Amino acid sequence: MSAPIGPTDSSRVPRFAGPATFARLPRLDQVDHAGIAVVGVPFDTGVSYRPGARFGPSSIREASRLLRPYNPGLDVSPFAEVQVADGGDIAVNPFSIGDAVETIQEAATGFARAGTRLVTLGGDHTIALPLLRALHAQHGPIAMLHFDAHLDTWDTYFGEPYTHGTPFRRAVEEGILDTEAISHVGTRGPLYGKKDLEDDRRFGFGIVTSADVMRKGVDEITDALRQRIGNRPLYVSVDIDVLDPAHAPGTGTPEAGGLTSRELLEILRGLSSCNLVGADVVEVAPAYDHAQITATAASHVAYDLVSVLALNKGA
Ligand SMILES: N=C(N)NCCCC(=O)O
Ligand SMILES: [Zn+2]
Ligand SMILES: [Zn+2]
Repeated sequence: MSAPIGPTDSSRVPRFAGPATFARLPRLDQVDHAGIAVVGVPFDTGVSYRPGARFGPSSIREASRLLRPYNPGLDVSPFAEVQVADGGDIAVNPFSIGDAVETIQEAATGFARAGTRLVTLGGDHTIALPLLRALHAQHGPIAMLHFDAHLDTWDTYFGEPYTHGTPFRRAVEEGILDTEAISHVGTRGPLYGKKDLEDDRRFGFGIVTSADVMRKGVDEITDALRQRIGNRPLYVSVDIDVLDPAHAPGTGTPEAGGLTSRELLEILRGLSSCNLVGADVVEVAPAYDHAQITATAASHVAYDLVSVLALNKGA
């Protein structure tokens, strides 16, 4: 098999020239087959507060122009290991959440059947449910690490079951997740009541709060998470609001007291031996961003997730 087509060489074509694909990678239609695709889902009809995550994918792609091909944090050149391509955006209906959820599931199922693993750029957190459904059909129950200020295991908003605050309650109800190995990381902030935590525990989630990360440190936290996951198929969902608003102001439901981007990236790198089967980076809303702070963080998160997938060729 021929070597993967890599990103446009920034020493020949300035990185600020031309249309933005993720990390200046080829588009999916420019390669025979991609083992990994970065795909956008410009959908934000599921939000409960500030809208704008529909512009997340394009803002992350813009910020990703500066990424370079070698990842020293993981000692890997991800784009040389596997063909990685930008799969463009899934064209979702902004006026119907149900229709959008179906479209996302169909598109993700198509990628799974083609043997292409996804790092999905949201979009609001609603999109995690159809992405998980598609992976469940392929792998059975999935272990999950959910990086987020919020639990996202609430029941409904205004009677609506598919929203950005409810995807993981639906996923547990549908039997999609391996409830022996699911955990929130970076949780913090006010809740509606103590019952939120009781419900969440009943569903099987472990919680590593943002204060836990500060007190115990990244290595101890990551060891414990790795042990819980073992070699189960793992999905990683990163809501960018897991970061402190100082590190990610451009998001719809910011909460004070979050992780630093350094902590988040180090925890993700600590998952390099795990059997990662898919990941998302959601809730980037560039209208509230400044100087691409959030989009830059999200582009690095996506890059490290692609790197972990590239290291785990055994999928
Ligand atoms: N998934 C995110 N970002 N936020 C959920 C917030 C739900 C609420 O309005 O209480
Ligand atoms: Zn959140
Ligand atoms: Zn969320």
